[in-house]
Amino acid sequence: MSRKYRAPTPVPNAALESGLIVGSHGRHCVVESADGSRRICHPRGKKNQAVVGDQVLWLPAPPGQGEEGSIEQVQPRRNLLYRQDEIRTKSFAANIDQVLILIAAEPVFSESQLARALIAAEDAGIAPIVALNKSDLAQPFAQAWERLAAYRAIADEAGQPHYRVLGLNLARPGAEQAALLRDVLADKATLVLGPSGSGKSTLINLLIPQAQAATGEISQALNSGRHTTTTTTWYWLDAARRTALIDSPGFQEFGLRHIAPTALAHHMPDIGQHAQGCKFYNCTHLHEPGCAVLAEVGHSISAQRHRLYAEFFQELAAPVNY
Ligand SMILES: Nc1nc2c(ncn2[C@@H]2O[C@H](COP(=O)(O)OP(=O)(O)OP(=O)(O)O)[C@@H](O)[C@H]2O)c(=O)[nH]1
Ligand SMILES: [Zn+2]
Repeated sequence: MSRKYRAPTPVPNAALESGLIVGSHGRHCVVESADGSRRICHPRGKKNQAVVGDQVLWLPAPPGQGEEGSIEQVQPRRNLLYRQDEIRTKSFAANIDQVLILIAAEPVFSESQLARALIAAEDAGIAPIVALNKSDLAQPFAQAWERLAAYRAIADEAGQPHYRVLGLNLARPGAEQAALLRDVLADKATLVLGPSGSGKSTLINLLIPQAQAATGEISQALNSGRHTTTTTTWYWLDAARRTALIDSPGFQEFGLRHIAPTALAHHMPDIGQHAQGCKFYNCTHLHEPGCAVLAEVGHSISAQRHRLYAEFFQELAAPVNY
């Protein structure tokens, strides 16, 4: 049974308050005020669909109508991220500074999934960090690290690595690793993304031991009587509320469908770097004569990376079947 709820009738001239969306359960949101207090708010109308990370203007319920508020306006976003399943693409987080893509030595990660996450982050203008967990599993870790060679090698014009790639051992995090994680995450809002088994829960529990308790109460209130358990949560890591981790359980893949196929090369820097040299300005880098990208395949562009490019290009160019 789903909760039927209507936003409370606005009180004339009531003062709008600003807040941050720190939890989202379907259309119902948890809004945090500057003083740290939290309450459930409901969007007024379809237009005000807020996602975690949104800055909003909200109205408290009129006297006698309970504690829950209404979201009146979503402030302009710096960026918006989409998640995707077979049926649809849906926005789920906004105003994120970076994405931590957590993969592991075991289970063996999908390079396609990794490449997609990097493209989506690039498209949204969000810095991605790739973290390979389970460095204690020496042999599989070495193999997985090798599979990341193409990603570690991508550099900008100044020779700086384009992607930050880290090795982690979240099961036994030493002092050095704790310092590294603190440094990577400090003063930023980081969305954690990773396939099942990579160590996402281990990471969240390590960094936010109180995670369960902090969100339990409001989450319970929101989820009572609801089928959906997909909830995105914004956790503060520090008392000053400057460093945040965003967890979206079950989130394994970004949506790419909103990206134009012609923008793809631009979002795969090892490929895009060469696109300027193509004979045709609208080269797809798939089969054209005089293609500077194809000329590099097997040299500075790995054959596997070009295969992924071709696969994504076809996918994005295909008509969408609903
Ligand atoms: N060997 C080793 N195992 C680890 C490490 N980090 C996590 N694990 C284990 O890997 C398994 C999966 O970790 P989780 O944190 O549950 O992974 P998850 O990504 O949350 O997976 P789901 O719950 O399926 O989404 C658990 O058995 C962890 O104890 C590590 O650094 N080394
Ligand atoms: Zn080309």
